[in-house]
Amino acid sequence: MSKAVDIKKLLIKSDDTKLVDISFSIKDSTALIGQSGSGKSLTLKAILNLLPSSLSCEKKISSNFDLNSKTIGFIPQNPFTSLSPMTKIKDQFFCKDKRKEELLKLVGLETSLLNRFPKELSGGQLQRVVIAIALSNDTKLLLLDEPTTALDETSKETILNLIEDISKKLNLLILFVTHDIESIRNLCKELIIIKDGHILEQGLTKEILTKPKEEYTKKLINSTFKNKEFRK
Ligand SMILES: Nc1ncnc2c1ncn2[C@@H]1O[C@H](COP(=O)(O)OP(=O)(O)OP(=O)(O)O)[C@@H](O)[C@H]1O
Repeated sequence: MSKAVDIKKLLIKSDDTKLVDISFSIKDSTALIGQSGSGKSLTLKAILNLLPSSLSCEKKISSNFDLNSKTIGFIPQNPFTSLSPMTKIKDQFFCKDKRKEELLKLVGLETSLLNRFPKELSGGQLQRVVIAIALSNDTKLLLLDEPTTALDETSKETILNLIEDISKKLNLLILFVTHDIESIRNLCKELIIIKDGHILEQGLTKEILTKPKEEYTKKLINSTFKNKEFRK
């Protein structure tokens, strides 16, 4: 049976103000797209059980595999700040040496980089290391929070291709949060448009990109693809 996560209810409130009120499923690769303040990060934090205690949260999540800190991998926005600067790469993993080497090879890095400090790596290399660390355990669901924002155009493309490759190879479920529809065009099969904490539109990425129903979605697509060639 293929893996799936069903978020039947996710309600996040600050006092009486609803910040997020959504439900959706992750069956393969899903992108959650919205502008700043739409509720993307809070959604990820709720799945990771990392919401600040000042917020209240009601959630009903079911999955056909054990959902815990070992099966969820998280890739944050900025690889420059997500690793400890004074610690060698090899000491930032939570697994055995042989597994560290396997993981570095999986993300296309030389194993000799394990002996370096983060400042001795490029942004693209650092983000590969962060991905390798996120896969250290028995990862089944990968949560990505704008993982290419801090990277240049070339590294951005390399990282997106790598995520696509790895998710196929390891049969991972993907939830990719971004405001940039273009970055998930090839990577995510399904797309959810979120606005003010609510789902505005959802469906197959291909269909929404070619036939968006909502004005807001049209605007998001136009702003992303402006000046860029868009292939159907
Ligand atoms: N700790 C908090 N207390 C109160 N309100 C919060 C808190 N954290 C976030 N919010 C509010 O919740 C809403 C959603 O925030 P969230 O960080 O999820 O947005 P986002 O879509 O991830 O934005 P960005 O793309 O800028 O990261 C925003 O209106 C934000 O101001």
